[in-house]
Amino acid sequence: MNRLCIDQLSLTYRNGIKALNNISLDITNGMFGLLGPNGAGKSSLMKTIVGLQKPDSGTIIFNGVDVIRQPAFMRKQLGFLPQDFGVYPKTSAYDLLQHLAVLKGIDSAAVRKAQILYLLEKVNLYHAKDKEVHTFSGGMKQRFGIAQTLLGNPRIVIADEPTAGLDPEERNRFNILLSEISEKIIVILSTHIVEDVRNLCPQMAVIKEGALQAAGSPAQMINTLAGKVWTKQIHTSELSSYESSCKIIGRQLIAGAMHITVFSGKQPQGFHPLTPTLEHAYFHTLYHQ
Ligand SMILES: Nc1ncnc2c1ncn2[C@@H]1O[C@H](COP(=O)(O)OP(=O)(O)OP(=O)(O)O)[C@@H](O)[C@H]1O
Repeated sequence: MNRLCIDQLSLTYRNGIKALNNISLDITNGMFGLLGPNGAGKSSLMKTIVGLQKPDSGTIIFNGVDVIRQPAFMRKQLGFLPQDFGVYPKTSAYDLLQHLAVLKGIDSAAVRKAQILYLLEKVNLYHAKDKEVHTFSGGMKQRFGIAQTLLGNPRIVIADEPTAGLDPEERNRFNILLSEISEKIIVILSTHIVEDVRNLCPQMAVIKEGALQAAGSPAQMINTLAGKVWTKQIHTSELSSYESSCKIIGRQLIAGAMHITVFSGKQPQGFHPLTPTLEHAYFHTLYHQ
C-alpha cells in the first residue's frame, strides 16, 4: 500500500498570494478526487507534491520519505499527467515513448520495448503505434498521455484535469482506464467535473482559497445533506430575492423553466424534497459553510 501524508502545508507566492493554507491530507491507493473552483489552489498543491515548488511550511511524506527534502525520491515514483502536453514532435507514438522511457531512466532496451508495447496495448493504441502523435484525436492523445505517465511503473500518478476537451465516450473510456490503474497505486485527480469524482473516487477533498473545506468519501459528503435539500420552480425574475433569503446550492433550466435547489434544515414554503447529489454537497461546501 502506498501512502501520501500531507501535513499542514502552506505556500505563499512572491506576490503575497497564499495559494495553500495549512492543508493536511492522508491519501492511500485508489483514486483521490481534488475538487475546487478556479484559483482554489489545486495546481499549486499538485506542483508542490511533485516537487516543482517548495512550500513555506508543512511536510509531504510519501511511503515514509520526506519528499520536500528528497524530491528525487518522489520523481522516481511519479507519473504526471497534465491537461495538455502542448506541441508534439513529428515522431511516431512508439518512438516518442522510447525517447521518454530513456529520459525516465529505463536503461535496458529489452525492458523498454516490452513496457512500451504493453502500455500501447493497454491504452488501446497498439494499432496506431507507428502513427505520429500530433495526428491523433484528443482522446487518443490523452490515452497516449496515460501510456507515457505509466512508463517506469510509477506508484503515484497526478492527473490535472485530464478529460478537458474530450467527448463523453472518450471521457468515459479514459476514466475507466484511470480507475483500472488506481487499483495498485495512488491516482490524484484534479478536476472541476463533480460527476467524475462521484463515479471514480472513493476518497475526495474540496479546496477553496487554498484551504481544505471538506474531505472524505463522496457518500459521506452527500449524507451530510440528507433531508435538507429542497427544490422549486421559480420565475427567473425571482432569483435574486431567493438568493438573498435562501442557501442556494443548485440552479437548473429544465425545458426553459428555472428550478432552484436550496439547503435548509426545514422544508421551505412551496419547495419539494430532493435527493442530494455530490454536486449539491460541493456547492454547499463552497458557498455555505
Ligand atoms: N506562479 C504564481 N505566482 C503568483 N500567484 C500564483 C502563481 N500560480 C498561481 N497563483 C495564484 O495562486 C492561487 C491558486 O492558483 P492555482 O493555479 O493553484 O489554482 P487552481 O485551483 O489550480 O485553479 P485552476 O482550476 O484555474 O487551474 C490563484 O490565486 C493564482 O492566481
